[in-house]
Amino acid sequence: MTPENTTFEKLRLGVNIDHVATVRNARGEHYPDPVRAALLAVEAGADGITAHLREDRRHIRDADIAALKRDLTVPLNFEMAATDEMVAIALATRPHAACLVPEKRAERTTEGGLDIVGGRAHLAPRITALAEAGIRVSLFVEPEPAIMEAAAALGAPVVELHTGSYCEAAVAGDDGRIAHELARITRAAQHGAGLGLEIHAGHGLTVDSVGPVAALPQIRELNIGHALIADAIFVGLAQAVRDMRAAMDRARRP
Ligand SMILES: CC(=O)[C@@H](O)[C@H](O)COP(=O)(O)O
Ligand SMILES: NCC(=O)COP(=O)(O)O
Repeated sequence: MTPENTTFEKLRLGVNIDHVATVRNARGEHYPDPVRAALLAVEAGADGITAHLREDRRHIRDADIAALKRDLTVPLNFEMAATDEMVAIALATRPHAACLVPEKRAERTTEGGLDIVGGRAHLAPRITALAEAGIRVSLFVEPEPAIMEAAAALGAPVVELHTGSYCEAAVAGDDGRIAHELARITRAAQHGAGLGLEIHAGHGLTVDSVGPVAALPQIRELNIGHALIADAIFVGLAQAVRDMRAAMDRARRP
């Protein structure tokens, strides 16, 4: 497909506010408030808010999810492990979307995508329960065509491609690995979109690395958190969101 006949639909920015809660929890205080940060991010141009309620509650807590659901006027993307506890919270909260992610208690951050082939029997009933409640389900996965096939077979309408390996290569300045990882993301996005999946992406993206991913026309939403909260220390959260939005829009221009 040439740039002339490629459709560049609006690329949504979901701002992940987990690490506002990380700072709050570091002192056991009630500030900074993740909901206040979410509302500020929306004012600055976020199309949605993402929050990951980890099983160990290391950052976002149950009360944050309830408050976000109460106060937000944009979609809430609830990141969760595929456990009965988290499904029950999602069913009680009814966020716009639930993104199923793999979770290991000892990991520093989400290390890889869901094992949707080996985990099919575990995932299928949970996807069904969420979908029947009207919650749009996405699966956080490695960018591989075979995984797109498995996601489509599971009936999930959305996948979020894990961009962590690409971002690690970008930080290392390793051009060969950057090209390899971008090619993986591109192939997966094309294949997944061809199967009718809505394609999202995220993890580790920064204002410097977001461009080549934002440029992929199949990608409809990026979820970005850590780098935005880090940039906010220097330029403020509203400016960090505006800078990210601008970097995405520049890359999206055909
Ligand atoms: C699923 C994903 O990539 C991120 O939302 C990440 O898992 C957030 O979790 P941490 O903020 O704990 O790294
Ligand atoms: N799903 C990815 C996400 O929400 C944000 O990840 P990160 O930018 O905090 O690494």
